Amino acid sequence: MGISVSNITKSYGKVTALSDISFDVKPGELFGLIGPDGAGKTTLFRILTTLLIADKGQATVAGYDVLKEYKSIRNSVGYMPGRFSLYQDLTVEENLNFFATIFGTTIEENYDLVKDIYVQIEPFKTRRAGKLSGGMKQKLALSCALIHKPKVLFLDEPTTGVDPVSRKEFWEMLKRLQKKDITILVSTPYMDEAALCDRIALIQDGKILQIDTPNAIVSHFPKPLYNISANDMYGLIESLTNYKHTYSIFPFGEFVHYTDKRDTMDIERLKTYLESQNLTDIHIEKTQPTIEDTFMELAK
Ligand SMILES: Nc1ncnc2c1ncn2[C@@H]1O[C@H](COP(=O)(O)OP(=O)(O)OP(=O)(O)O)[C@@H](O)[C@H]1O
Repeated sequence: MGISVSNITKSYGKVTALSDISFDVKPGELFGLIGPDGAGKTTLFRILTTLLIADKGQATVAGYDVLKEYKSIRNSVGYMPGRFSLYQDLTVEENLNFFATIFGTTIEENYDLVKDIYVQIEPFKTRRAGKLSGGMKQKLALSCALIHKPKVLFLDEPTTGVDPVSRKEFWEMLKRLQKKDITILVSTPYMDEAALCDRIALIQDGKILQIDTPNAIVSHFPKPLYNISANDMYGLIESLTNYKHTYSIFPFGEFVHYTDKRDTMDIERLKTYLESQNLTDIHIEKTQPTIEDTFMELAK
C-alpha cells in the first residue's frame, strides 16, 4: 500500500525532467526526495498524484495504477503542492470545509486526524488564508490535505518559506502522522530535514543519485573530511583551490569542507601552506560528513 515507481521518464520538449526513475516507498514509511530546484521533484509528485502522465514507465500508489486506476488514487491520497494549494480569499474554516466537501466528508468526521494540527490555527478560523503567516498557511494546507483521511500523503517542499520553529514543529507533526499508518513522500531542498526521514532518495537533473537511510548515505562518503577556517574566507577558498593535493572543497557556513587527494594527509603541512598564502587564525579539524557533503560528492 505504499508507492512503487518503475522506470518513469518525463520530458517537456527538449528538457528531460525525469530520466528512468525507479524506487519503492514501503507502507507507513516517511520517505524524502532530496534535491535542488529543477531536480524533477514536482514533476514526479504530479505524476504520482495523477495530474500528469509520464512518457514511459509505471507507478502504483496505495496499490492503484496511476493510469488505469487514477480515480481510486485521487480518493486515497492527500497532496500538498509547493504553492497555491489554498484559496486565499476563503477563511481558514472555509478552506478546510471546502476540501472536506469535495471529498464527500465533513470536518467533524475526520477531525481526529487533523486535530493536532488544526487546533493551532483554529483561533484564527475566520481569518482569510491570504492573511496568514507562512507557518500557519502550511498548517492549514496540511489539514486540508488530510481531511479526507488519505492513505498516502504527498508533500512538495512543505517547509519552504517557513520559519525554523514552524519547520521543526512541522516535522514533529509528520512523525505523529506516520504513527497513524499514513505513508508519506516529502520533498525538500533542506539537507538537515533529510536526516529526519526513514529513507531518502537524492535526486538531481531528473536522476536518482542514491537511495538509502540517511545514516547509510552519510557512511558512503568516500574520504576523511576536514573543517577548515581562517581569517579570510575568500582567500582560504582561493588558496585551497590552488593547492595541489586538494580533492574537493565546499563552503559550509563559517568553514570550508575539505578532502585531500592523498590517503593520509598531513594537517601541519597544509597549515604551513595556508600561512604561506598570508592567511591567519587557521583551524583544521576532522569532521563528520553530512548528507549535503555526500550529495555534493555524488553530484560532481
Ligand atoms: N511545464 C513545463 N514546461 C517545460 N519545462 C518544465 C515544465 N515543468 C517543469 N519543467 C522543467 O523540468 C525540470 C524539472 O522541474 P520540476 O519542477 O519537476 O523540478 P523541482 O525539483 O520540483 O524543482 P522546483 O522546486 O523548482 O519546482 C526543470 O528543468 C524545469 O524547468
